[in-house]
Amino acid sequence: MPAITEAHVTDSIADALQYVACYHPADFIAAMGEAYQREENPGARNAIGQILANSRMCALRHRPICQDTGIANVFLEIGVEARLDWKRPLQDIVDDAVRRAYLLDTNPLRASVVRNPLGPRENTRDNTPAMVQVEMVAGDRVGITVSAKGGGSENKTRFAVLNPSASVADWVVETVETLGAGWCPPGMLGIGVGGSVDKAMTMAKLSLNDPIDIFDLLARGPRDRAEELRLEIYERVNALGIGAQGLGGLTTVLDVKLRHFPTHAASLPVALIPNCAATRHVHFTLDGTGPATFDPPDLSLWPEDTLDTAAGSARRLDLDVLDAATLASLKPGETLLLSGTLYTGRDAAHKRMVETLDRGEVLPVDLKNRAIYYVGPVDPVGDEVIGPAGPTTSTRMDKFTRQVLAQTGLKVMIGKAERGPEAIAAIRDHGAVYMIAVGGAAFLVSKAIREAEPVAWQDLGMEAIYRLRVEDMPVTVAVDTLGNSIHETGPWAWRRVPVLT
Ligand SMILES: O=C(O)C[C@H](O)C(=O)O
Repeated sequence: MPAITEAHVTDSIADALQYVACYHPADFIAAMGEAYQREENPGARNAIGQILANSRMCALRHRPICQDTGIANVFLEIGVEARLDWKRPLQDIVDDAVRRAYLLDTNPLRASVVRNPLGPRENTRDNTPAMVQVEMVAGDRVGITVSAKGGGSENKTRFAVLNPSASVADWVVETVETLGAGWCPPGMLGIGVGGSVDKAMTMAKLSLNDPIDIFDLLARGPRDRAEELRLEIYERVNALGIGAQGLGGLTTVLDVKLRHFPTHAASLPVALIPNCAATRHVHFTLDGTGPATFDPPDLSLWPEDTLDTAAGSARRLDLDVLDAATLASLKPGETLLLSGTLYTGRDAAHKRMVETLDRGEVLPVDLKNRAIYYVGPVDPVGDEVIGPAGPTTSTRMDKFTRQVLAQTGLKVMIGKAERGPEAIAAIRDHGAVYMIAVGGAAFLVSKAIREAEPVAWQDLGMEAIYRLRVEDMPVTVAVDTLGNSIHETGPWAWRRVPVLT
């Protein structure tokens, strides 16, 4: 048995990270295609159609599916009889791979990791460190699973230690209802039941790498309690009507994965981790003969023509002329094509904006009667003006919204997912409008961006403020000037009684 070298590990993980950034797994494409065919809410169907079209474009052009190219999660199953020719700490070996993958000049991925979560949160600029987990298993090989997990779905992780007599399904369904759409449904739910607190979380995370097989399970019926639970949760969560991007619809989850482990008699730990529309993972085995290789999937896997053909006739909005009457005429659920000037600004820029305003200073950009896009793009390559540039979760900006609207005169915000009551009240009070672009359609969205120029705070990396010029950027009105929200009305309209088998 030849030795497995550091280079085998580094080369394989670097290639795997590039691969998953651009290619959805085949089972995921098939499940999303099913959801597209089934969906009856036109808004949700349009969103799923954009996700599929984006996925196909990324496979064709070898560009990232989502601007959030994730944190690298690397799970190694090391055979106790494997010959390892490794001298350095495993973390260093894996981080070399991450650095190489994320800084690849022909397809750079977005560096999203910040160094000190308690401190100034400066970007490490190469997406290191990776999250590395090791299990020693039987055998003489090394199995490696690489996943790139986005922040929006990871943020919706929940954990509880339930009373042993409580219902896991009830807790999951009630919890998913509180998550909103920041995790970019439709996606998957990973659930870990039992073990210890940390074991439950690891099981939930690992289960997201299991293949989507809910339709097989539905067809053959459950064989054990875990499969019964998967089916119950799948039916009940989809019956909540949350739908794609929280717009209301038939499919919220494509599958529910569940792992379980013996636990303490006093405890019932349950971890819940959603995976977003940018589900990215791959598994490979090293046996000492060389690094793993990854073949691009066949393009026939993707359905064609999933973009709404009527979208071109949607109402057009000129972002350079945002007057009160036009804004007041926009209604939740309406689709728009935006053209004109947009400023970018997300978490770090908002924090800095309010700190600047609090000091009585002037912002480096004039937002009066302007629109802001909550985005942190990927760097461009070749003749691109910007890399994939989908929306980030707007809810995180809620705490800044009233002050920014009041002190800058900003009128339009574009992001993804619902706004909370505090932000909706501020939107109403200032006659502003909130719109959503499709989370998970980042490369598609970026094609509407014709110019991109950094204008402030470039030290924030992908969180810097850019001035964009967009042409026909597709969005949906989510909160109107009266404070009506599609994320409240949509899911209620599509809620139904679950059909349990
Ligand atoms: O960081 C981003 O660009 C998006 C983030 O993953 C989110 O979903 O909020």
